[in-house]
Amino acid sequence: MSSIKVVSSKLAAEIDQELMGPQIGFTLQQLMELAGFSVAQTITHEFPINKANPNMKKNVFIIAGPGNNGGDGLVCARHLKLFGYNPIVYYPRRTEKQPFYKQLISQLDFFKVPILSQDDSDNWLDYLKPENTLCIVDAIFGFSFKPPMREPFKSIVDHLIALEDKVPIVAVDIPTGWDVDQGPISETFITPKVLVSLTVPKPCSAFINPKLTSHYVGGRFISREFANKFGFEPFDYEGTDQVLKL
Ligand SMILES: NC(=O)C1=CN([C@@H]2O[C@H](COP(=O)(O)OP(=O)(O)OC[C@H]3O[C@@H](n4cnc5c(N)ncnc54)[C@H](OP(=O)(O)O)[C@@H]3O)[C@@H](O)[C@H]2O)[C@@H](O)CC1
Ligand SMILES: [K+]
Repeated sequence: MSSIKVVSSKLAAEIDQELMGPQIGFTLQQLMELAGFSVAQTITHEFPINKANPNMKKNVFIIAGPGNNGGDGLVCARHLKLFGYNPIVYYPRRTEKQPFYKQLISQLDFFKVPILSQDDSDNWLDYLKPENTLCIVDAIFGFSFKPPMREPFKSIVDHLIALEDKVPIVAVDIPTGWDVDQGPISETFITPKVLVSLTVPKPCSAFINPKLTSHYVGGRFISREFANKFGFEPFDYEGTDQVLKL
């Protein structure tokens, strides 16, 4: 794992600031769209739809947290639907921080993607039966998580930990509960089967066990010059792919 380029959380924050700063001018929506698309594409690589098997499981259960990691999950759900999966979103704490989150929800409604809310806190697990679920997308917390984990997320993550051996979890950017620099140091954390690091892996990715977790990088939105300025080489994406398995 040591050969994989990583950047510290501080540098990652500087990269984001500059990408969305006045000179480059990306918007958060643009980056989130590419991030969510990358996660959906990773799922097509790891869990491809087998058209020859009409009985294959196609449910993907996406848990979206209150911040931008959750937003990546909402975008991912829309693309999964377009790719032929049956996404189901659990979004227990909706945010008003960014007006475009409402639009992401409207788009999911438009594509008839079911969205469970806080009102489903007693029955959400009914939609996450291992016999029907191909994988879970952990879009709960990313690089701004600060332990200890508060409710309702603590209980949700405890349930996911109990399911880890039965349904593979795909973690968006940072496995939920991990410290961005120090990895799984808190008492409640997910061990994913797949990690999709966005833009560039953060130091916590050095703590994944490659025998248990496949590691992808996605969020293909930087140039070689920009990567070099921050001390790393860009990733060698194939063709039009938005993700690269490391
Ligand atoms: N280039 C980019 O920037 C891009 C970044 N992207 C994505 O954004 C992610 C980072 O997003 P982010 O900064 O919004 O934070 P995130 O990790 O989702 O969580 C913040 C929320 O969690 C909450 N919360 C925190 N600790 C908690 C606790 N212990 N228990 C309970 N709640 C807790 C906190 O609540 P608060 O403390 O504010 O009340 C807040 O609501 C990043 O990993 C990547 O996936 C992409 O979209 C594309 C472009
Ligand atoms: K996550």
